[in-house]
Amino acid sequence: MRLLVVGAGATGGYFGGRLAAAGRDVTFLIRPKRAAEIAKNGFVIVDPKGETRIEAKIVTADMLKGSYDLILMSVKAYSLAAAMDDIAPVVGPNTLILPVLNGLKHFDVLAERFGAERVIGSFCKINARLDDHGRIIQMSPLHDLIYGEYDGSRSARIDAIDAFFKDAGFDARLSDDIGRELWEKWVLLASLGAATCLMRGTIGDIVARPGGRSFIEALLAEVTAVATAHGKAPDPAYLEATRQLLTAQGSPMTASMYRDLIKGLPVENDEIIDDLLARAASVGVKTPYFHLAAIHLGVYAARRREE
Ligand SMILES: NC(=O)C1=CN([C@@H]2O[C@H](COP(=O)(O)OP(=O)(O)OC[C@H]3O[C@@H](n4cnc5c(N)ncnc54)[C@H](OP(=O)(O)O)[C@@H]3O)[C@@H](O)[C@H]2O)C=CC1
Ligand SMILES: CC(C)(CO)C(=O)C(=O)O
Repeated sequence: MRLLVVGAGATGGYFGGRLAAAGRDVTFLIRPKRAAEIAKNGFVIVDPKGETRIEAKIVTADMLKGSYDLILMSVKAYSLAAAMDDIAPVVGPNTLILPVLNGLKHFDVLAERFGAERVIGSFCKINARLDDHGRIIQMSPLHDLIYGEYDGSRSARIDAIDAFFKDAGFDARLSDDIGRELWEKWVLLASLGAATCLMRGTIGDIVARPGGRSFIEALLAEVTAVATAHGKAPDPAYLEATRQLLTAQGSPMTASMYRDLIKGLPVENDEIIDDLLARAASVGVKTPYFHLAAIHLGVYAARRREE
């Protein structure tokens, strides 16, 4: 299987880098600035145990040729339109696309452009970032990649993807209910993103304040109600584990959206929060705390664009 990873940032660089290190056929599509950074500093993953240098096959859009069996889409939502233009020439009749972006909106965007039949349900769980040298930093042991056919079937193509991802140095898992699991991930991410961005601190910072814990629990209740109204109620055990994760005393956990926010970078508020509000409104569920987060992040995004 030939894999094209679009973007060698925190997620694409991590999962694609591990696959390359495990001997899989991986090519990274990157842009000139990132190519220059990698040429200077190497392609490096730093995890809690140490540093791994990756021998990576790298191309820029003008060098793309042939077609790939699988494309791992790992750009931020606001880069998706341009990235789709870049990959279009190498999407062949049998190419599958597996995105790890947060939220759900990108599935419709990819399906509209390339056809729903080739977009695989998938998401990742990781706390990763690039440092000032462009090294990929895995900030916690979490490194999960989850994927599956929407109808839960064990097709030959999903088995081939599963075999390609398994035993490559991260936790790869085939889901038989990816639609529900995508909502579960959103339950976690939206609550974490709204809480840490609104309060500008870690989970530990928030729960240390009077009312902090109940604020997080209120967010969790709102997004759970939305998921449930869409027929994707989170599994009770998952929900309880998420509640514990998001209310753990002293936890340094933050959302990737918060890390972008405090650096003054663009944020995916449209996909992570605004889209949730739209889906809440469509089923008549009230989400006042998420509304607050939407205003807060909307003001940030608008000011950022103006400045
Ligand atoms: N970081 C994390 O811990 C997690 C992130 N996610 C989600 O994963 C998605 C990706 O996030 P993340 O990896 O953190 O983002 P990063 O910003 O770290 O990486 C995205 C990369 O995509 C590159 N890129 C953008 N457009 C193109 C293009 N047309 N061609 C080639 N490369 C391109 C960017 O390169 P350039 O330098 O050229 O701009 C950048 O290196 C997001 O939706 C995020 O919410 C999900 C779970 C955890
Ligand atoms: C919820 C979490 C931390 C797990 O991957 C995440 O997706 C993010 O920070 O963007």
